[in-house]
Amino acid sequence: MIDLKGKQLILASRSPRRQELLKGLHLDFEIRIKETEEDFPINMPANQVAPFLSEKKARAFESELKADEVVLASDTVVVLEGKILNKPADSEEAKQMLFSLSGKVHEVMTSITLLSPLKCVTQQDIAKVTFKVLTEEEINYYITHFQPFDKAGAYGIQDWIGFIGVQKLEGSFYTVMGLPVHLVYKVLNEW
Ligand SMILES: Cc1cn([C@H]2C[C@H](O)[C@@H](COP(=O)(O)OP(=O)(O)OP(=O)(O)O)O2)c(=O)[nH]c1=O
Repeated sequence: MIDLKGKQLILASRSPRRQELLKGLHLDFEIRIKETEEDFPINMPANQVAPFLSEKKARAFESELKADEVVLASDTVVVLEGKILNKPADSEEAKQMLFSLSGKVHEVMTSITLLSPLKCVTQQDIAKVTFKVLTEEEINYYITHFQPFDKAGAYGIQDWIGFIGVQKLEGSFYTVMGLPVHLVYKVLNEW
């Protein structure tokens, strides 16, 4: 249970997964979307990118937030051997990404930012995912039947490829899916 003490929570995300996951916290919130350019300094260390972008997404609301409003924004990056895998532009790139993740361990970093007119808190959670060796047939089947294009690293742990491919998960499933709900709960309770 979270007592928002009269504050209005705004989820700044068009991601249906984030909207579903936040509902799981049993809170009232509204969704407000603002276009934010998801670019970051070229030589920024990989583990600073999600916090940078979640804060950028939240700060886009800064000038219009009312005193009783708190905005929640989030960002997820997939990091393989120190390199960031973004959302794939097309099937070819999705295929390359899934081949590169196959049989390896990668990290999923999801950051949340909670911002009100008086306060800004950003926190990141990191999960480690081990994928089995994926066959070309499995990768093609996934890309054909599912929509990997709106997902960092070209996969959804909650989709078919996650069911068959994830051998080991160290950390929160929800962090991989796009919202570390345990962190949202913690930060809001400390608010
Ligand atoms: C790794 C992984 C990512 N994803 C998704 C979560 C995020 O929606 C997306 C990463 O892109 P983000 O840029 O973090 O978020 P977004 O553009 O989808 O949504 P918004 O900025 O409006 O909040 O990848 C999954 O759904 N499952 C997974 O297993």
